[in-house]
Amino acid sequence: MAKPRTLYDKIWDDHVVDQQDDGTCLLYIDRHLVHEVTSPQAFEGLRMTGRQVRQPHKTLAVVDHNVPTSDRSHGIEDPEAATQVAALAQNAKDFGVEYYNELDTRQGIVHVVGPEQGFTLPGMTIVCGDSHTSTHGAFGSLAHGIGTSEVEHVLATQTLIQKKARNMRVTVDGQLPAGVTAKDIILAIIGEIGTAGGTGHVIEYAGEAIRSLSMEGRMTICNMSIEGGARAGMVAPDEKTYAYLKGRPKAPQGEAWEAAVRYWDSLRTDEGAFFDTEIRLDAANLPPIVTWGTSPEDVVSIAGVVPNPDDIPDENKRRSKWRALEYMGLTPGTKITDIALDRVFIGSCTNGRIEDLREVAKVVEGKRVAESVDAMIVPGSGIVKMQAEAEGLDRIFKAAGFDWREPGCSMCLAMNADRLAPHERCASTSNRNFEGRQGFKGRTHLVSPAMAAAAAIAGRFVDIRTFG
Ligand SMILES: CC(C)[C@H](C(=O)O)[C@@H](O)C(=O)O
Ligand code: SF4
Repeated sequence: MAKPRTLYDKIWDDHVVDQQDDGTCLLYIDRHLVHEVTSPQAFEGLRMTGRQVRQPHKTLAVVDHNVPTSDRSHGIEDPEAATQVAALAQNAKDFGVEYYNELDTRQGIVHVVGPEQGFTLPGMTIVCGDSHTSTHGAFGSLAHGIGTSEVEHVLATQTLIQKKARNMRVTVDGQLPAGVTAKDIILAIIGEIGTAGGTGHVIEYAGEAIRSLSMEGRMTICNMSIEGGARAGMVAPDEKTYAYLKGRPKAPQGEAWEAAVRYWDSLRTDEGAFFDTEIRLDAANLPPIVTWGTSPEDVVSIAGVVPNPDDIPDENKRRSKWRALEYMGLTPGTKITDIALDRVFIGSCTNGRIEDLREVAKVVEGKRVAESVDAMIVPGSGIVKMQAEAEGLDRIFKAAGFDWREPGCSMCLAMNADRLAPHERCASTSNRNFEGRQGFKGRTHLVSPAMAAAAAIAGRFVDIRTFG
């Protein structure tokens, strides 16, 4: 009998082109996503060596990081952003790569666009010069970020040099309580394993709570695998995956679809397959979570208080957590629900999809954003924006006092004009709360879309389980 294999083992085995004695492999890459920040030198490298893009139709380029989220119909004002956007447009043209510019309805955050177009499919190897490429693993693909020199390598050869990672399984049993979401699951996992917990591993998420999630929820989980240190995250494909993909512009059709589904159905971890590391969590015990520090592992329940670093035995860690509190302007013992906010950001490749916006609309309908809060909603793509507007969500947001913007990364990383002023405190649905991430000296608290929405209304954190 063949050795039982994990989902990761199977996709890996199906893509190995060559294996050296030391385990170094050449891996075939099915899909390559490209954005404006990490691609210019890669294309320049091709130009200098007189090379072509080997498989242009397996490459898709889109601008997302530094485009403004205000009206773009009259061009991009910021000279640096304008230069980078123009460079991607030119590179895509010169190398024959499909490109969604800032005015294209299909434009958006690269990790929202791939699945939306059916460019992301189960069983594929997917790369992008961006750490949150792990998002695409929600479809049962092996998807991870690469560096700019690797971007050049993939453009030129459609392959990547890789060593196999270890297998890790995170099983989330049970059912989520009302008000608790995929975002809370992944924050809880990172809180549990720490930001280095997944180092050297590819994580497969399994269990009843994961199966119950929509594709959007699974993407939120896989997206933040990188914050847990893992190389990639994945969820085995199932009927929900197929239902999401069927009929998407780039998904296979007719007989090709049937054949694809037959293959995708084989992409399950075999009974008895070996995992180097296993973690188990019970969804029923999870509260809505808020981060209090400058690392995604600094998590606490909405019902809790800011922790006291003096309780940490390790001196280095103790010091770093004190520094985080100082940066965040917080005092141990403060109730999380007593923390007031200046800004709310709803968007990003973690939580900028249609389902996230529907959740927000449910919470804010008929209410008003607190006087003291400046709140913005940035759809993950033009398609998300269009759908939200077709459903009338934008009217609910605007009536409540939210700023409704054009798609892009926006204040997730503040590469455009959307940023926090020093010391401004923000509830954010994004994935990183590092120092300065949303603007110099800005203070970021990571939360779910529902929690961010409720915080916008209340002007401080509130427990979504009792908010109404
Ligand atoms: C700009 C890009 C390289 C970066 C990444 O790789 O993740 C960005 O998307 C981020 O989220 O910090
Ligand atoms: S939305 Fe944020 S995390 Fe996602 S790709 Fe853009 S900058 Fe990176």
